[in-house]
Amino acid sequence: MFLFTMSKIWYHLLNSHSLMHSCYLVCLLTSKQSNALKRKLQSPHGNPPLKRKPPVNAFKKCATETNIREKGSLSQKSLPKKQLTDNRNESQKSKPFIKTSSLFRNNPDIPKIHRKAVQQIQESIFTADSFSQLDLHPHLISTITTVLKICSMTNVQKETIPVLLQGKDALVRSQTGSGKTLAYGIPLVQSLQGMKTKIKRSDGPYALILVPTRELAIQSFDTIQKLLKPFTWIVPGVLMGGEKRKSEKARLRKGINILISTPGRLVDHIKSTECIHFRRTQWLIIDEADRILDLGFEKDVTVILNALNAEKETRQNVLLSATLTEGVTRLADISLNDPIRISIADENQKSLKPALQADKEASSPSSCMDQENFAVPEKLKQYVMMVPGKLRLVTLAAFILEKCKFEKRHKMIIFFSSCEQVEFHYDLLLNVLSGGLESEQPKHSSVSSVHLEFLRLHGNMEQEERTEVFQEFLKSKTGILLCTDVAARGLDLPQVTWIVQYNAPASPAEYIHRIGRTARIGCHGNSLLVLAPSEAEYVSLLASHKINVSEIKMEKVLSSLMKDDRFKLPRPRSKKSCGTDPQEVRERATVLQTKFENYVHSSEVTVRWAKKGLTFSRRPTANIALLRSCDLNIPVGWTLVYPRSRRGRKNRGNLATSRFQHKPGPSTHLLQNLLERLSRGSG
Ligand SMILES: Nc1ncnc2c1ncn2[C@@H]1O[C@H](COP(=O)(O)OP(=O)(O)OP(=O)(O)O)[C@@H](O)[C@H]1O
Repeated sequence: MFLFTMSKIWYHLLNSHSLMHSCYLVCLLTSKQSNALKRKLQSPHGNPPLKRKPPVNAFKKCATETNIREKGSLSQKSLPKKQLTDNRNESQKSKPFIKTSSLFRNNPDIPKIHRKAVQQIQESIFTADSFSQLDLHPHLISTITTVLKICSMTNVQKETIPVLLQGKDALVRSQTGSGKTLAYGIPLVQSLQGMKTKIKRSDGPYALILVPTRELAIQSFDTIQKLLKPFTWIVPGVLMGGEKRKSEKARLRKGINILISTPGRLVDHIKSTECIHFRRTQWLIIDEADRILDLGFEKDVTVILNALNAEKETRQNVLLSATLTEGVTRLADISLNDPIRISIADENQKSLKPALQADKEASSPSSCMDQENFAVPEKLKQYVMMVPGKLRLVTLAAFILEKCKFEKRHKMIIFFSSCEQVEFHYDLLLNVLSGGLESEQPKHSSVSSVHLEFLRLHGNMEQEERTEVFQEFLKSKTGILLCTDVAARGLDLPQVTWIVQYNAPASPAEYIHRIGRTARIGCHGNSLLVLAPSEAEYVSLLASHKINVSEIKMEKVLSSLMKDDRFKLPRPRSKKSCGTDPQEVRERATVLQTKFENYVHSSEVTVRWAKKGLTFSRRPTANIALLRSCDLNIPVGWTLVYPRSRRGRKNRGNLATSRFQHKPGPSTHLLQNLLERLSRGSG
């Protein structure tokens, strides 16, 4: 009964057409057969090892484990002997029950995309002006040219640096990858190095830079550190979650003059570290300001502002993002003082506006112009692909193979909507696609021996591993990074050529940030958004924000499988495979799907991972995207659940998601029920 049920789950889970039903199936299982099933699923490992720490190059090791796993003895080296035998028996018994989903039957029709042709907003990035035109310290200029190897200013730098050098507050918006870090970093360093009384380390923070994620904190620290090369007496430092508080306290005690931090960790220190103070803090910079609100950090930002104000009232404040959404206006109100608003896309308008004028505009509908129409990098090609639920996995795999194996030289980031999804897909793709099956390759295979390198990054990983992965992907020229939105903001990962969004993002602003990880600073790049047929409306939603996407046909992507003979169905000799015969493409897709299913069924651990990765998780943000991927005729913007911060606080600041309209559809009662449970955190 258990085995039969498991194969049923698989069938349902992969059939996103009925993903909602599968979730109910899972719920049903957990309630009706909970005891028996729970006992069976209880692994000695506990939960899927999200917080494990394999070497970064784990793919190599894992790839070789594939053969072992396929024989039914998955990573059980550490299991007690009896358990090991039991598990092997389980997996052997389960094989006859595995049914490959009929991938190409009963799928919803793929609707024609009704796309309004829109004129995308584009910003020119570079100016012909050099940094030497600014009144900067000569050592700072030479650092910019020799260490950073930068000659001319970008538009946002040209507009922002003089404003900040005058000591004014600013609200800065310019497209992703346009050089905002230096736009605030250069004037900050210029002003601190030129202070009448030379800064001493023990003075404590003169500047505070708040960023939403740990990786961005590390990256911003790195840039500031480079700028400070000639000014060694100014000490930068990072505080972020995941690091040891004790060592951070020690560094604070020694003194940090430019403090880069994630909001949560800074609040921890404000509450518990005696030596932290802001007596001399003259700068507050909030990078990715809208994201900081999205993550529910608004309360933290208030605590930080109060702490700053309590010790020193006057300060220069800067808010920056590629998408300054409505919520930021509120943050600007409480943190900025008579700010200059700099919006680079506003070429037809005056780009520098006095705050008074900007405020007036903010209350008029036309203010939405620069708030809601987002600039897209000029050399970025954006694509969308409609894929019925059952075919999503094989199509994603075919796309990865095409780009990273057959075309080679691609560096790809794939966004998923939850940590569990990242873990599950990482394990699955690594084991099924990444060389694990090389032994099955026919001798004269058309497949090259290119090895696929998978990495993953999400918030449930240990900080040490997160940093290692980030650094490895940063330096590599190729590879595939599977991640959550933890990598969507601000990260400057060179040479990324493809961004894939396997789940639609929670808002158009998030779409912009995700695709902004490629085509940076004038480079070329591509992005692919994978949608379910029921999500076709998402294309119009993007168009309403002046974002154009072209369609890639799923069939074309699947035909890449013809290049990989590992997925060839054994045929009678007379019948040769010919070109892109649709029937053979389908067969190969089914073979690949079967390999995925076999892998998942190879042990109870993998089954459990699959359940975790494919069913609703407790994270409302993940659930939003999963709900969208169900084929339930849910209008796209059906996002009434407020994301919660990691500490479980309700995020009232996320206007981006609450703005969507709720239009009840046929399955509204089911969804309502689920959403209510999710928003109560009982997911
Ligand atoms: N003037 C310049 N000339 C050439 N390259 C530059 C210049 N200024 C910055 N860069 C480079 O451009 C890249 C992107 O810069 P940065 O990360 O600051 O962009 P951003 O606007 O903050 O992007 P996002 O909105 O995604 O955070 C970095 O690699 C940076 O070194």
